[in-house]
Amino acid sequence: MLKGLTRPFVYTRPALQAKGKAMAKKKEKAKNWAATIKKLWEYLSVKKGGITLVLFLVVLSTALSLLGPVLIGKTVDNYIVAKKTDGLPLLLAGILGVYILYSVSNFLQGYIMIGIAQTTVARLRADLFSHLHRLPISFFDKRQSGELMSRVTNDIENVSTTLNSSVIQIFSSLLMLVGTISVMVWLSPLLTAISLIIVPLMFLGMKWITNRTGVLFKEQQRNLGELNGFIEETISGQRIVKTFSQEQKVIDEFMHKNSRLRESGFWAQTFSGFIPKLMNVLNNVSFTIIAAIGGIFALKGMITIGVIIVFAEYSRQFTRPLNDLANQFNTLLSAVAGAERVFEILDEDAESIDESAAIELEEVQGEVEFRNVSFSYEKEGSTIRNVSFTADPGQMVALVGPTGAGKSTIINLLSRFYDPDSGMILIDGYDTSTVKRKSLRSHMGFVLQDSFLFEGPILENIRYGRLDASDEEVIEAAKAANAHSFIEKMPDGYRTVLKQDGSGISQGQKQLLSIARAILANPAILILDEATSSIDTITELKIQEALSRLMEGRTSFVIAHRLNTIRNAEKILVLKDGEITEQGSHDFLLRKKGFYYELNNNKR
Ligand SMILES: Nc1ncnc2c1ncn2[C@@H]1O[C@H](COP(=O)(O)OP(=O)(O)OP(=O)(O)O)[C@@H](O)[C@H]1O
Repeated sequence: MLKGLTRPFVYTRPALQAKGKAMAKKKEKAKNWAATIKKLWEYLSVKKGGITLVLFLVVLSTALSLLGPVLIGKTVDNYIVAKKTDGLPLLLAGILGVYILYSVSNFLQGYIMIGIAQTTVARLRADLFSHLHRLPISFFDKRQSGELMSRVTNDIENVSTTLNSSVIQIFSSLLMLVGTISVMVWLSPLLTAISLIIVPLMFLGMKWITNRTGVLFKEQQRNLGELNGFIEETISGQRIVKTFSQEQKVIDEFMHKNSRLRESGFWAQTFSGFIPKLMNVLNNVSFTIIAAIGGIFALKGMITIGVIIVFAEYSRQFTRPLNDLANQFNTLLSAVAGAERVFEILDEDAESIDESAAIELEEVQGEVEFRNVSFSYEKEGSTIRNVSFTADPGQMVALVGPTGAGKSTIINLLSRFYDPDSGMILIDGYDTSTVKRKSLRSHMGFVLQDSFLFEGPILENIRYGRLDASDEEVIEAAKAANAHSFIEKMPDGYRTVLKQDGSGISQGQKQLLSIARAILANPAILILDEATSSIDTITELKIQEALSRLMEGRTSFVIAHRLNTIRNAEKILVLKDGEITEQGSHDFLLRKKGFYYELNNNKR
């Protein structure tokens, strides 16, 4: 079957497994932090003004939240302890103002940052999507579609979440930490040292918990990935499940995976739930120490009551950024890893740009020549060797040979999905390497086994062949393709909306629609990948008739799986291990009693 020409985003079994694995690997670390962050910054830097404003607001709100407790301390020392009320209302109004300004600046920084994050992520997503469509077929041949899907969705989502909130939180937590400690040291270095005794305890406790939760979360993630992959696989493989009456087995397997996920989820969530509780306990311990030792210091006249209040307030503020930093750091790690995977695709070379001197092919007669063409997918070895043949305009050329002989490869080269390592491919005498790819492909039509039908009306599915075709032209094409009668019988005729994958219609009907599409496109050169799946005789006759009509006057390359359908081919190219071993008409090759004769005897 023609590889590389089929849909890139089909969920196949291995693709789904890869998707599951990709999901499970979400917490992977980035290989090159600095380079990835630099690239992310290039995206963000478009919004430099907004980012500067956000940074200013973060600094402002941090300063305000440090100022609040200091003002409360002053109120206690200067007014409550001193039993004075002069100027107290003004100070209280000031404290209120500080907290209001703090809230406004907090809200604004979140609001602006979300705007920046969403615009940046939308640009990244758009760049990734359009770049994917500029990548050569070789890129898709080497990768699982599930894994690529995961990059466009999961990884981008990770980056989005982090930019939305984590970046601000990390920055503000760091500022908060430095700010709190500085003010504490300024007020009382001794009490600061005592207050910080609790920090190593916090670190040890957190480390103990995160070590365990890290493992548990990984397991939960892996189990979730496996379960998701399994669900998608069994839903898309419903037909197979039912055909082999495997419903119960599938349900049992699901139950098993589901209970594994429940178990790992339970322990991961329980352990991670310990973090805030531990913090709370340590906070209260810290509060008590400050109150007790602070009280002793105050009695000795070393500090004021106001300072104790500031310290008590700070001790609450102090653990929050520590906690936030630990949490956000994990998110940041996974987002940078996600961004790295996105940039890996963006760094892939797009399908090489046509030389500026490349020409447009206006009219094509359909003469095709392969002149000593050799090619290999990998650096070593050779997939096809020294292939030479000619096809005259309007001729039907059949490619036959055992699986892996190189039939699809010849088509891949003809349509310039790959370029030959040596030799030359000519169309109407023009070396195809000097022709613009788009122009070249516009003269080619494909009718493949796995014809791609998208979710939408039949009319538009056929019009995909030539977007400017009128409704009448589409109907004419459908008639020529023997598709009209079945379309008319559909509930809404040409307006019937096909389900994704064309799952509501038969294999044969799909073929007829793709023939209609090719007729509408009216290419000079046709590529037909003959269907191997069994289709009922009446539909097969309809297909054969439609194909003969389609091939009339066009140079056609037919990848033949059943030799009886290519008896009429003007030229049969017999491929074996990447070489053309024989070529000629059916009768000529039979008389020759060579490899084709053997194939014919075996396959009939
Ligand atoms: N994208 C690819 N990357 C690496 N090797 C490939 C790729 N596509 C095909 N091959 C290899 O190249 C050889 C020729 O493959 P090709 O698909 O052209 O054979 P084929 O004659 O069309 O086979 P089939 O009838 O099974 O479709 C095979 O050995 C195959 O494994």
